[in-house]
Amino acid sequence: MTHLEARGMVKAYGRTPALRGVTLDVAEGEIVAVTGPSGCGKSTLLHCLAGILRPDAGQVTWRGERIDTWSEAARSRLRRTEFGVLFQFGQLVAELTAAENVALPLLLAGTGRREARAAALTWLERLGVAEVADVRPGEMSGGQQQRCATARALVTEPRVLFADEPTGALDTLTGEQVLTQLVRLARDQHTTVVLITHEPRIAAYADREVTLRDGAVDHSGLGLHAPVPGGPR
Ligand SMILES: Nc1ncnc2c1ncn2[C@@H]1O[C@H](COP(=O)(O)OP(=O)(O)OP(=O)(O)O)[C@@H](O)[C@H]1O
Repeated sequence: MTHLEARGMVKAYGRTPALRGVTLDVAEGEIVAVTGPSGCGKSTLLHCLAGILRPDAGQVTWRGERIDTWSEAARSRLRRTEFGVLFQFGQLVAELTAAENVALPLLLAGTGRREARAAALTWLERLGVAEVADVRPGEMSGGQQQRCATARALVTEPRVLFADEPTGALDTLTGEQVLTQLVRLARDQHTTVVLITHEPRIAAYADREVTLRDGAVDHSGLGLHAPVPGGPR
């Protein structure tokens, strides 16, 4: 069932066009990789789908409701509850420990301290970084930081996870390990994932690849990656 859809989405920054009419349907539980050359509009697409940016024209529908017309407050509430967002650099709060960082979205949503910490520890464990629970980001490796950021993005058990090059700052092996965990946990929870990546190998973890070119979906079928039988999926 389609639960997230964009219709004719157009977005420009001043005179620079970023999206020129993107139409995209994402089914519940689907893992979609968005690929394409630098500057083709991937981040803008993700930001519009996640309600961070509002498109200039077109519409974004979430479970049958138009969300692009919602107020900033309503869209940001959606991002605290049903949507999760993960960026290339995890953007952990430097002053907080891993467990405190992961607990933060729950505390903001009104969960009690004890319960939020317990959930944070469970998610750090699931991401294989329980040992850094009481460590601050400055004393963690890049991979540990990104695993914590992934735990923080998933701790609210979002319906959709938007990930913008989540492993782009990691070495290939670590990036692949983090991504394998992210995809496994998303599949376990039936979380939909929209994942931006430059790397064909990473796109291979997705159910489907959508390639953008010059702000539009490329239907030529010449994506970066063609599914390989027995590949990493
Ligand atoms: N805040 C901004 N102000 C002005 N122009 C912008 C802004 N953000 C993006 N752009 C422009 O919009 C276009 C699409 O950018 P976007 O970041 O969405 O592409 P991308 O495919 O994610 O790129 P990359 O792979 O390099 O991150 C580019 O031409 C970019 O220069």
